[in-house]
Amino acid sequence: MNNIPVIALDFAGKEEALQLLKWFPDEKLAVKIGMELYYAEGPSIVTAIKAMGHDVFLDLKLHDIPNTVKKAMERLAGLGADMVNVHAAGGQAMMEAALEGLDKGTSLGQKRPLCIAVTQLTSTTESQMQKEQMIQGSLSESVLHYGKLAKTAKLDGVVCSVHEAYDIHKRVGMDFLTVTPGIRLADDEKGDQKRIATPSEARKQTSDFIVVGRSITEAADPRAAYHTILREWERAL
Ligand SMILES: O=C(O)c1cc(=O)[nH]c(=O)n1[C@@H]1O[C@H](COP(=O)(O)O)[C@@H](O)[C@H]1O
Repeated sequence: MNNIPVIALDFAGKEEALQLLKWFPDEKLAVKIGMELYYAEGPSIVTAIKAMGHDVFLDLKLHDIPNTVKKAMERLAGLGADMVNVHAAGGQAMMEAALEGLDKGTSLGQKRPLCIAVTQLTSTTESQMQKEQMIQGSLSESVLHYGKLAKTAKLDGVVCSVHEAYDIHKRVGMDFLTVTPGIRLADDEKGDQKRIATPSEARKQTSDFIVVGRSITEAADPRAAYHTILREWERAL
């Protein structure tokens, strides 16, 4: 995966996803296939987009008992995705089982997909977390705790907001990946996201990958929006 904006293909079907990709006839992209598109189209959507030459982050956020996650990852490993994810709240044993499944399902000569853990969703606020999840500390402490747990389980990184990325790198490891959604340009609608940041802030906070959905997919000119974000990212340092 390259650390260019990962485009979240949050679409109802293959047709719509391909329409979006038509804006980028000569560019190799990193795209995210999430629940909506995967549930509509099944595994073939991953192989189809990989065959077009793009990198794929398969975002299904697995969260179940270790045995179920292990078996599911064994199936997903063969699809050729470059990155997959789980919820850290599933626990250390579940994350270890995810890796075990991925190792088992990755054929000889193929690269195991990177496996990262969602910490606290970027749509969650600190007060919501404290009230609804009954976590007493701060949101950044919870994200750091999940980051350390994911590191202990030998995962490759976490999904967090830009606001926690630097702390994770400093305290868990500079080579531990931080994948940050909740990216908005200054004038963009926030929508359901709560912990947002601009591409430039993301770069300054040492985020490894930014994930961008609606700011690109709902733009009148998605290619122009993509390049505005890429430019802001590149000029941030
Ligand atoms: O795992 C994710 O990708 C994810 C985790 C998270 O905490 N927040 C989050 O927004 N995402 C995903 O990132 C994308 C963000 O989309 P936009 O808000 O449209 O940019 C969506 O596809 C979400 O499913």
